[in-house]
Amino acid sequence: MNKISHETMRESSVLRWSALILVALTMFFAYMFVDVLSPLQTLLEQQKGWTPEVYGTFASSEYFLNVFVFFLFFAGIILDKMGIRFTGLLSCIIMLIGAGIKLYAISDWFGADNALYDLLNSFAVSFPPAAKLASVGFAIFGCGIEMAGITVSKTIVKWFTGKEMALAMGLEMAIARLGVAVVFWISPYFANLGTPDVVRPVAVCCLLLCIGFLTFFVYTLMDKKLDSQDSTLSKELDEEPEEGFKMSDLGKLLTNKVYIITALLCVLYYAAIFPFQKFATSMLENRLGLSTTDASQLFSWFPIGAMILTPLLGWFLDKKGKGATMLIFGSILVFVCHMTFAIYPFVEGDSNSLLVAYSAIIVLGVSFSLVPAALWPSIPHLVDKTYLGSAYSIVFLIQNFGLWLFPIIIGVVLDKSNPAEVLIANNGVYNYTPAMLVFASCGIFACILGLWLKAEDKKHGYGLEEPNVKS
Ligand SMILES: C[C@H](N)C(=O)N[C@@H](CCCCN)C(=O)O
Repeated sequence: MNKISHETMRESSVLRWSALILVALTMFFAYMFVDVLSPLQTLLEQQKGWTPEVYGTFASSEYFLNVFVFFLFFAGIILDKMGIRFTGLLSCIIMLIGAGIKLYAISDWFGADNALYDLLNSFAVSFPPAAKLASVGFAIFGCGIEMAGITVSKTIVKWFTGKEMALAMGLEMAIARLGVAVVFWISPYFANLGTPDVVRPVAVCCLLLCIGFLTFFVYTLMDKKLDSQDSTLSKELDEEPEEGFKMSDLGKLLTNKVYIITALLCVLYYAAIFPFQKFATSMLENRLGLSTTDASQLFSWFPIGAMILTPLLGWFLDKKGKGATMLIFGSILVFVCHMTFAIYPFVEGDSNSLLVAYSAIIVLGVSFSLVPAALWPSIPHLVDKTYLGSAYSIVFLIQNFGLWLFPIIIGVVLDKSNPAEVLIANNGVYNYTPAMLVFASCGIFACILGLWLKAEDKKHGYGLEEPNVKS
């Protein structure tokens, strides 16, 4: 009788973790690109005339096609039908196209006497043509990065199920957070290398995206080998091939109460994070009277904190569980941070004020470790793995709606709460309190959903509070 070998590449920890590092690097460079302009809001306003409202609309454009053209919905189906290699490479190409358009839009090559410029200048004139085209590019890029995000999640489940899955997801997110921290340092640096210019950092991040494409390409070679090992093993064990995704699975997802609660928690929680990230540098400049570089560096402790803690909390979840509890605590902490920035009487140049600001940013970093470390590994507990890609994509879709809406809301709140005459009276310093109260309210609602999720888990035993690693 033939001896059946149960060993595949995923049983080798070196290969498993190498696969993770390769896909995580793709996300590292992608996350750098997402936030390359975030520390430069003030420079964009001074150089390009992008008001907070224009900037907010531009920031939200990243999610526009995902939400309104349902791109993420199709991305999930493509992922479940076409697999990880095809979807991952496609997502990288889409990111590169979108990034290229955004770079062109803000460059000097795109200016008056260009037919496209004139066309974009012929309507909604308060929204500069460069911002319009940059938004188009960012929206295309957004399709790519979100598609890459669900692909990477499915990749991790593929290699780490029954192993260190939460740790792996935590590490992947930690590497992405490092990308954000790095860009909050290098973006103002490149922008101020010589005459201040927003184009330089964007060009650098476009080049880095190409490296991300290459690392994913190398990963596809490993993925192909693993698939062939898996199919040989299934034949040897005489297993039925897995059924693929069916349209009826969507109905199952959308009527799965606990999955929907998780998706709503996700949208509210992330609405208080990523949109805040777009305004944080400017908020710190205005609330504490800091320079762009100092504000940006202060804020970078948020992704750094999240980067350190997310893998540790992922490890904790693998070993001890308590996922639903982590979601609740994370939501409370996001509320605490945003309330601090909303109501604390910060004084320019005061060391106590700086201490409070640093503490609030660290608290936000802790929160942003607790929730992502627990949220993403909880999805495989709630749905069947044949439509896991779609399950991730629908959560992303709902979340993207919030990520699209909130920068616009915050931009409008900022403009309305700072009318021109008040702004002049305040020497151009923006009042951020109403905007921060909007962010804080998201934390409260997310916390309520976390409590509901925990109660449902207790009633039906989804295993959200259980460890992932089965000993
Ligand atoms: C914005 C994006 N849709 C998102 O939710 N990103 C998550 C990570 C999702 C899991 C990736 N494997 C984040 O916390 O950055």
